[in-house]
Amino acid sequence: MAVIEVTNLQKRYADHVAVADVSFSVEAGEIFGIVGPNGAGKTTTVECVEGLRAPDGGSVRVLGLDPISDRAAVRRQLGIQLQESQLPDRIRVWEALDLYSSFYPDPADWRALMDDLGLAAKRNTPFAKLSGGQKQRLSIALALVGNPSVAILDELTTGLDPQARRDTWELIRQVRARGVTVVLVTHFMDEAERLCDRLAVIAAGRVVTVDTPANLIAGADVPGVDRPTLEDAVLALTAAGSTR
Ligand SMILES: Nc1ncnc2c1ncn2[C@@H]1O[C@H](COP(=O)(O)OP(=O)(O)OP(=O)(O)O)[C@@H](O)[C@H]1O
Repeated sequence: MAVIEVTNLQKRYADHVAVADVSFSVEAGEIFGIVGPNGAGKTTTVECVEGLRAPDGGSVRVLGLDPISDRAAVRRQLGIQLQESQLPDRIRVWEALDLYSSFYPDPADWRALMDDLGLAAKRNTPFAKLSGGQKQRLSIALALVGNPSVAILDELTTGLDPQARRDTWELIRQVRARGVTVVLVTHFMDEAERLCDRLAVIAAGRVVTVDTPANLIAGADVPGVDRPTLEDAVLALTAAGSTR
């Protein structure tokens, strides 16, 4: 069953077309990645899925619902990691988790989540005093605290140290094992390859292709490269699909 269905999505900002024509569907229990160059329209696309932006054209369905007209119902089932955290400077780690969990009918145990994300020692630290990586971990915890059926994680491990990245991948695998569908926007090809079942490659507001990381690598046609990596494959696809 498709949990997310994006069909011919279009979105522009004033006269700039951010998303020209994006279609993909995400199946239940998948970890689905969205990759592509800066400015390709990835964040705008997921913001339309989240109901944070209204499409100019096309349609978006999340669990069969319209994220704009069925906003409240969609929000209850979605866990969203914001690209830049928008928490008040003085809110403490435990307070943020406690507050966010109160927004949901059936929240996760935020204390366990705090432990899983290595934030227990920082429980009383105000948001402004956290390091970049700790803020990032908190934003992941906040995305998961509502026990969502679908988690949308934009730049999941940006700013995390290597061990924290691997711990976060493991956490995401565990989240998926509980039946949560995960959408991941990432610039890290190692993350995309290790974590994602399928990837949508987006360039210049359009989907270039949707496939498994293994198929993208196998199908890569990169002159002069014998054993292309996923990065080679994606770069070749986005260079061809880009208007730059
Ligand atoms: N609020 C906005 N107002 C005007 N233009 C915007 C706005 N948000 C994004 N854009 C433009 O829309 C295009 C797509 O941006 P978007 O953030 O969706 O890309 P992205 O693929 O997520 O990029 P990145 O990898 O850099 O995060 C870019 O050209 C960007 O400058």
